[in-house]
This record gives sequence, C-alpha cells and structure tokens, in this order.
Amino acid sequence: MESDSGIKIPSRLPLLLSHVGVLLPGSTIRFSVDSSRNMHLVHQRLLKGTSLKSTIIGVIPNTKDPEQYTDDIPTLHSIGTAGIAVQVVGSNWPKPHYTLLITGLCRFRVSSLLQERPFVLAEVEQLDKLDQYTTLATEGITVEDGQLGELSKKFYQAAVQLLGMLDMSVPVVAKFRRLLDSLPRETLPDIVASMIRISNKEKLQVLDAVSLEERFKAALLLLTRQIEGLKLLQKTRKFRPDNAKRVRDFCGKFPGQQFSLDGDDEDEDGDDTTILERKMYGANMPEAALRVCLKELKRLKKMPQSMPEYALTRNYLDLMVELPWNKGTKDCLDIRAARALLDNDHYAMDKLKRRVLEYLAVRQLKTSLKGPILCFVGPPGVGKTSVGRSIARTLGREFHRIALGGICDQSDIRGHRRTYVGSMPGRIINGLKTVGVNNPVFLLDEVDKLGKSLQGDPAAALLEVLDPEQNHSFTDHYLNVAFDLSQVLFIATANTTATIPPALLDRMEVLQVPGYTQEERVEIAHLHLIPNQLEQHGLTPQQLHIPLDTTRHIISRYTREAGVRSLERKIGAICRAVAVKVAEGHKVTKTKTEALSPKCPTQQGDMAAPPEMPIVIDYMGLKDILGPPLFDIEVSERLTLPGVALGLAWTPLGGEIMFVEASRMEGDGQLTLTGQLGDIMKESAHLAISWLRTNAKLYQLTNMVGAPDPLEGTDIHLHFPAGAVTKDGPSAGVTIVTCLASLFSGRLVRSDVAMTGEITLRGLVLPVGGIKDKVLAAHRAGVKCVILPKRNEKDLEELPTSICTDLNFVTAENLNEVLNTAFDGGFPGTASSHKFMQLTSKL
Ligand SMILES: Nc1ncnc2c1ncn2[C@@H]1O[C@H](COP(=O)(O)OP(=O)(O)OP(=O)(O)O)[C@@H](O)[C@H]1O
Repeated sequence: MESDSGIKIPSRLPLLLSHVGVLLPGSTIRFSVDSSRNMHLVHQRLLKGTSLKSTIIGVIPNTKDPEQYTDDIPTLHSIGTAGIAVQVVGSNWPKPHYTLLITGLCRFRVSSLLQERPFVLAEVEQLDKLDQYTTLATEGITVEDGQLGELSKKFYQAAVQLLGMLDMSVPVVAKFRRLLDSLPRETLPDIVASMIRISNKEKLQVLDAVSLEERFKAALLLLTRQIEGLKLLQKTRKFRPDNAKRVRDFCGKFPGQQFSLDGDDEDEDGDDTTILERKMYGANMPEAALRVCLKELKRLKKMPQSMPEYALTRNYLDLMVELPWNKGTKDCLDIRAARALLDNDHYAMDKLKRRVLEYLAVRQLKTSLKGPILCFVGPPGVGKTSVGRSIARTLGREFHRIALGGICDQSDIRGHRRTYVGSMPGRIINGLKTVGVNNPVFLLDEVDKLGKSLQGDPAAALLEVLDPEQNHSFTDHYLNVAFDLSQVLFIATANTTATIPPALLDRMEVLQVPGYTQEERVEIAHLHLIPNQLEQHGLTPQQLHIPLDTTRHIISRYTREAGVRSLERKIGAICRAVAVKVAEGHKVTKTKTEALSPKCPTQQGDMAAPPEMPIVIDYMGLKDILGPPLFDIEVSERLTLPGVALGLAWTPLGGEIMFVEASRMEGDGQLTLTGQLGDIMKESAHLAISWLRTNAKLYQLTNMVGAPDPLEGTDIHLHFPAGAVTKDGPSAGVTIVTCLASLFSGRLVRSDVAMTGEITLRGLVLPVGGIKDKVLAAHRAGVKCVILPKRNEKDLEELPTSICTDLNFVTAENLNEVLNTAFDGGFPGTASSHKFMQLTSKL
C-alpha cells in the first residue's frame, strides 16, 4: 500500500535496532537502550536534535541482540515502524542507560542502508498512510468496500465481544467501547494486536502484513483465538472457583492468554520481579530485612520502569539479595600449619607471629570469641598488610582490604541514605558483597590516616564496626536494616598510634611491628624478595644471581628505610635490566644459529656472544643498573668540627639519625633556632642553654672573649638539618647539650656516638619513646655507641641479639654521664668518678 500523497515521514531515518518488543503503528512501547549503536542514536539524534523531525526514528524489530556483535551489522528485517520518541529517560550511573518511550506512526520498508556507524541510517519507503489518524471513524472503510468492508466489520464485532468478556468495571468497559468506536477501522488491527497478549512472532506477522486485507485477516485470527481462550478460562473458573492459582497456571499455557487493555502488563518485568522475590526468600536474610525487601518489591512492581526511583529500588533489592546474610566459609584452623605458613611467608617478626598464633589458638578453642581487634603498628613496608593476608590464608577465609587512608566522610564507612541521588552502601557492606561470605578477614589499612570533615567523622563510624559488643547489629544507612558483623575478623594497620582517635585505639590491641635490622633485611631479600621478583620477571635463579655482599651493598648504599619496600623495588630494577640481557641473549643465540648456516657465513663475526649464565650482579653491575650510590656513610665525615652532635629521632616512617649543629658569633646573647622546630624542641634548646650557663664554670666553658658566661657578647645559632622536615619532641635535649658543650669547649664529639633523651633543668636525663626504631637507625648509620636514658634500659630487651652485639649501649641518669661518654677521654669537670654503665648485651 504505497502512499503518494498526504503526511510523509522523512525519507532518511536513523534506525533503532530492537531485539525485544515489536512496535506496531498506533501503539506505544518502552525500549531499553544499551547497545552502542542505539546509544549513539540517542546521544547524537534524540538528545541533540531540536526539531520535531529529529524525534522521528525507525524501529527495526527482532534484530539479533546487538550486544552479541561488534562491528558486523546483522541482517535487518526489511519492514519496520517509524515512530516518534515521546520520552527519553536515563542516567549515566552506574553505567550509561536510557529508556525510550516510542509511539508507532506507520510502516516503512528499508530501501538501502546509508551508514552503519555510529548508528544505522537508511533510506526508507513509507508503506502506510499517516492521514488515517486524522480521518473520522465513519469516513474510513465502509461495507461498500467489498471484502475489506466485511473483514473490518467482523474484526470490529470480535473486538466488541472481547471487550464484553473482560473482567472490568462497567465504566471502564464503556470508556474502551467509546475508544473503539472513535478509531478509524483501518487502524484497528495494529492497535488491537498491540494490546492483546500475543507473542512477538505473531506481532511480526501483523507488521509484515502490508496490505490492509492481509492485516485484518492475520489480526482477526489472533483475536478469535484470544476470545476462545477467555471462554475456556471462564468455564474452568466455574468448575473450580476457589483455585485461582491453578486457573492462572492453566491459562498460562494458552498462547494468547490475557487481554490487557488496561495496560497493566506484566511481561518480562513480571518474571523478573518473581525471580527477585524467589531470591529474597532464598537469601536467608533475617525476618526484619525480608519484610523491608518485600515492601520495597511491592512498591517496585507498581512503579513504571522509566521512573528514576525504579532503578534505585531495583539496585537496593539486588544488593539485599546478594549480601551474604547467612553464608560463611568454614574455618580450617590447624595451629601447627598456621605456624608453618606464617614462618614461610615472613622472616623475623617473632613477637608479632607469636601473638597472632595465640589469637588463632584461642579462636580454635572458642569459635564464638568476641576477640580483641588486632592493630599492627609500624613503619611502611614492614609486612603489616602481608601478615593480615597470611592470617586469612591460615584460617581459610576470604580476605578483603579496605584502604582507609584519606577517607574523611563517614558515609564511606556507613553508606549514604537512599534519599540521596547516587547513594551507595559503605565500604564494609560493599566489601561483604564482594567477598560473598559473612566471615571474611577485613584488613582496615592505615587507620591512622582517617580524616575528618564537614561530612562527619569516619573514625566515629568505625567505632560501631569495631566494637564486638555492638557490631552484631551494624546498620548501614543505605541498607537501613541491621547486618551482623560479629563473624568478620577485623585487623587494622597503622604507621603510628599518635593520630588514631583514643576511643578507636581503645577498642584495639596494638602490636608494634618495628623496622628490620640490616641482617634481617638481607635474609628477607634472599628468602622472599629475590625469589618473588625473579618469578614476577620470568627469570630463574640459573639466569640471575645476587650475592649476599651485593644485597648488603644495596641495603646500605641505595636504601634508607625501616621496611623492605624500597629494597624490593631495587631488586625489581635489577631483574628488569637482567631480563633485557637474557632476552637479547636468546635473540643472539637464535640469530647465530641462523648465521652459522652455510648461506651467510660472513656474518658470523658480527654477533655478540650471549651473556654467561647466571648473570652475577657485583658492585660494578649495581652501579650500572641503579646508578651511583644514593647514601653515603656520612657520620664520621660530618663530625669533624666542634659544635656538631648526632641525635636519634623517631618518625612514623621509622627511626632516623639527626645531626645538631651549633655555631657562635659576636653578638648580644641571642639564640637563633632553625630547621622547622616545634615548640617542645625550642624549649629543649632553651633548657640546654640554661643548664650550660649554670654549669659553665664547672665544665670550664667560655665564650669567645673568655668571659665566664658563655653567652656574654656571643650569639648562638642552633640548626637541625633537613630543614624541610618539621621536628618536634623533647628527645633531642641531650644532643643539644652535647653539641653546645662541644662548641664552647672546642672539642670534637666522638664520631661513633649517637644519643637520645629528654633533659631537665637540673641536668637529669628522662626516658623517651621509640627506642627500638632509633637504635635500628643508629645501627643502619654505622654508629658504634648509643647513649640512652637509664630508664629506657628495659627497652633494650626487645632488640635483636645481633644489634646488641654490634652496639655499645650507655645508659645515663644525668648529663654528666652523657658528656663523659660523648667525648673521648671524658669531659673536663665531669668527675670521672661518675660511673656510667656500659652494656655490651642485655640478652
Ligand atoms: N618479614 C617479611 N618477610 C617477607 N616479606 C616481607 C616481610 N616484611 C615485608 N615483606 C614484604 O614487603 C612488602 C611490603 O609489605 P606490606 O605491604 O605488607 O607492608 P606494610 O607494612 O603493610 O606497609 P604500609 O604501612 O605502607 O601499608 C611485601 O611484598 C611483603 O611481602
């Protein structure tokens, strides 16, 4: 049925390739857009166009699922329906997705394809008249039209009969009757076919019936079958009026089961919600949660899909059914195996491993343990995270790491309320969804780096999570129902306890993980890091050999850290360099075999010999790969002038050595302090000066002009190098005194001595923290003797034996003892009768 006059659709139409419904003229269908071609059509045509013409598109039915092909365009159905996009709804989150509401206008035939990408554009030929909608029902087909007239009359009568059989109120039936009467007869087959429940294949038959007569015939057949089906249904109902479910099941077997003029169709979506409901019952969730889910599902069923809230509710329900409410792994704990595994994975860390094993042993004896939450505190790269992973492995549990560094919004922990656009559950619930069990090991990494902002305090939200008494009913704002976290094993890691809020710290058992000694690092490198790196770079020990001496050299000259991360990176760099050599070697050997063939004997001499395996890395090789050494053993060089002393400092990154320098010049007794010092450190400097002035006579300290007060006519400048780093704390007190004593006496401080300790005005030395890390730093720097406060003697017990044998420890109660040790041959004025204790080893 060609149209040569009247309203015309554009002759070039962009085509929407539909793989679900069939759009018939006169009806409206919702299409979900997710394939890339259709997505481009929406973006470039529907969302950009401003004219009415740009909203007219062609819908080609029954195209293969566009997701299944990439570039090839499938064979298109030749007949489609031109339609007008009356609504475009969508969002870009969580992934781009649009829903189009399209009203069918008329049929068209695809004449030729003009473009396939980014969306399909075709030259089309219009098949139906569009003006039929503007004609009155009475002006259309009449009985005088012969067979067509007869057919249309029959069709109309059948439609009226079906309307009478529907289970609807009288006014609704009357309304539909009026609608039926007002529609032009030629539009009836399409409209009725789109309303009765028939399969897509049958709809396609109606669409393909281009001639009106054929269309009436095809649609009449379907309509009659529908009427027969309803008749049978009514009969069945009479027999078993009480068994509505069975009737429903029975009529479900009819091809054209229900008549749904009221538009309340429950096609695929209906099945979808049934599946969701089934999943809810199967998710084993607590009753309260199930009640909430069922309520939401009821709301969801009533919502049109195009409503933004539909997606929100749907996502919520999907999460609820996916959460492991009652699903867990079975612990397979064998303490002996756990010990072997921990020893295998990690070298040293004895204290930590012992505590972890105790913890696991208690769990084995009492499974319902509401145990403490372990918090590993130590410098970066000492294996805190990797011990957490090993614990999960020993227990046979799932492992999930939650990085808390920089989080400053409490909804990151507890989720957003669902009223917000883009709301999401918090990291705890998300983690549970990811691992799919309710008893994983959660590693809360970097708890000390939680922030605070206007959006609340995430540390406060963590309080509930980490409290064994409360976390069995943890309520995420997004879920809005309680989730039992009591089975989850939480382990936290931090670099320092100083920035962990006290309430949070109180809920955790802190286990210090100190830095490693040089020898421990060498062992870790050879037992773990080198084999790991070789494997990661596809090398074997037969190809690369790093001798012990080289490892020591890397540790002392190329790294300065408490952990082993930088060492691991350096070994990685060596592996990369060797991988190039090995790969080149392969190539050379291969080419050489080819070159040796009689065809080209002359090339033989040009080939470099493949490297000899294994490639052994010596100092020279190291310099080639890693460049010149980054760190010097500088202590002795820097202590060559009076007025310099070596202190020990503690930072969250481990212990460090710290030089204190002093100089004096003519002036009026001013003290200048530089090197970004905090208030406490400045006070220490003032204390030190006061003590020295008081005791100047005793120690024979003079200023430049020989006056008894060292500050008379003299300005003093104290500097703490590495000026970019802020320094604070009282532990530099003894170092400042020693440095000033050296300046005023003109004597050199011993170059192999480092010290730490707080001072008082009366010259006492008070204890300080971080002894282990400080001593390790001193050992790293090649110091031979460490001066510590007497009351820190107990901390020496924690030091490894190797360190104790390498270093001399002098514990001092007062500054006399400090000065006596710091200068060769003691310090004048400090009664050599003052005894100080010299420890070689405490263990
Ligand atoms: N004692 C050890 N034995 C074997 N390997 C170790 C040991 N200590 C650290 N490592 C290795 O060092 C690397 C860094 O460790 P990890 O990431 O666990 O450090 P971390 O202490 O958690 O650091 P951060 O505080 O920066 O998170 C890992 O590859 C780990 O396997």
